[in-house]
Amino acid sequence: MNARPIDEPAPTGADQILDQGVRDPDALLEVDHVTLRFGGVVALNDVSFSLRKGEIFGLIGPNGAGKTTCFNAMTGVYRPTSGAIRFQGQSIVGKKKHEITRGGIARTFQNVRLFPEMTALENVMVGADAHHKTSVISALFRLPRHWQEERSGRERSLELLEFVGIRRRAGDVSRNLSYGEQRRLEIARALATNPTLLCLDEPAAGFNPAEKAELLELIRRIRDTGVTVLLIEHDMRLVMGVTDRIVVLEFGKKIAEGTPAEVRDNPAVIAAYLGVPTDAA
Ligand SMILES: Nc1ncnc2c1ncn2[C@@H]1O[C@H](COP(=O)(O)OP(=O)(O)OP(=O)(O)O)[C@@H](O)[C@H]1O
Repeated sequence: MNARPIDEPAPTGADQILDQGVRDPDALLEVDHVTLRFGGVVALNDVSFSLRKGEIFGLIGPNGAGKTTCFNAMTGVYRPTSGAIRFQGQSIVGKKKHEITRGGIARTFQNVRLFPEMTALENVMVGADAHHKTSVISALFRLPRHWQEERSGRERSLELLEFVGIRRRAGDVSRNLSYGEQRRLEIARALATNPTLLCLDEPAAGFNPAEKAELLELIRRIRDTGVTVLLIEHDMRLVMGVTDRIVVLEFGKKIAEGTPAEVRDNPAVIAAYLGVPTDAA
C-alpha cells in the first residue's frame, strides 16, 4: 500500500493554503486532515475536502480506496484516528449516529438495509420518527400531540414514496419489493429524516441502464429540493453525469479533486483506474 506513514507530520503552511476546500466559508461539511486506521491498515490518510451547500458531490476511487470508511466517519460509525469533521461549522467527531442523523446527515448503505417484514410505508415512517418530539409517555397514553405527529409522519412518508416513484407499493411488505424499488425505498427512508445532507453509498449497484438513468434524475430532483447530495458510485458515467465536483481516493489518500471534466483528465486518476473500464458497474 502506498499510504503515507501515519507518523509523518501533518501538512502545514503552503500545503494548507493549497487545500482550498478546508478554508471554504460556504462549506456545509468539512473533512479536515482525517486519518483513520484499522490496526495496521490506513483506510484514510490525511484526507481533506469540503462540500458546499446545494451541490451533488462525488466520492470515487478503486475498491478499497476508503470511500465507505469516509462515509462511516461522517455518520458516526467510526471515529477518526486524527483530524476533524465539521458539519455546518460544528464538530461531529464523537457524536452518536442518531445525533448526527438528527443534526441533518442521512445515509443509505452499500447493501440494502430495510426492515423486510414491515411495509414500505412503515419503513419510511421509521425515518420520520427520528424527528418526532413527543415523549414515550405521550405515545403510551396516545395523547393528541402523538396522534398529530403520527398522522403528519404518515402523510409525509406517503409523499416521499410518491417522490421516489413507489407510492403504489406503500402497503406491501418491503421484502416483496423488487431490488430497484427497495433501493428507492431506502432513499425515501433517509429523506424522511429531513436531511440537509444525503449520503448515498453506491445507489446504482446492480441497476440496469434504464434504472441508472431514473436514479440520476431522482438524485437531481433531490438536490432541487435543497438537499446536498454526497454520492459514492463506481459507475463513472453516472458520476460524471450528475456531480458538480468530485474527490478521488486511492489507497486512503486523496489523489484528485475538481469538476468531472478536470478529474477525468487528471493523469493520477487515469493511472488509478487503468485497466478499469470507465463504465464499469
Ligand atoms: N472495519 C474494518 N476493519 C479493518 N479494515 C477495514 C474495515 N473497514 C474497512 N477496512 C479496510 O479499509 C480500507 C478501505 O476500505 P473501504 O471499505 O472504506 O473502501 P471502499 O473505497 O469503500 O471500497 P469498495 O469500493 O470496495 O467498497 C480497505 O483496505 C479495507 O479492507
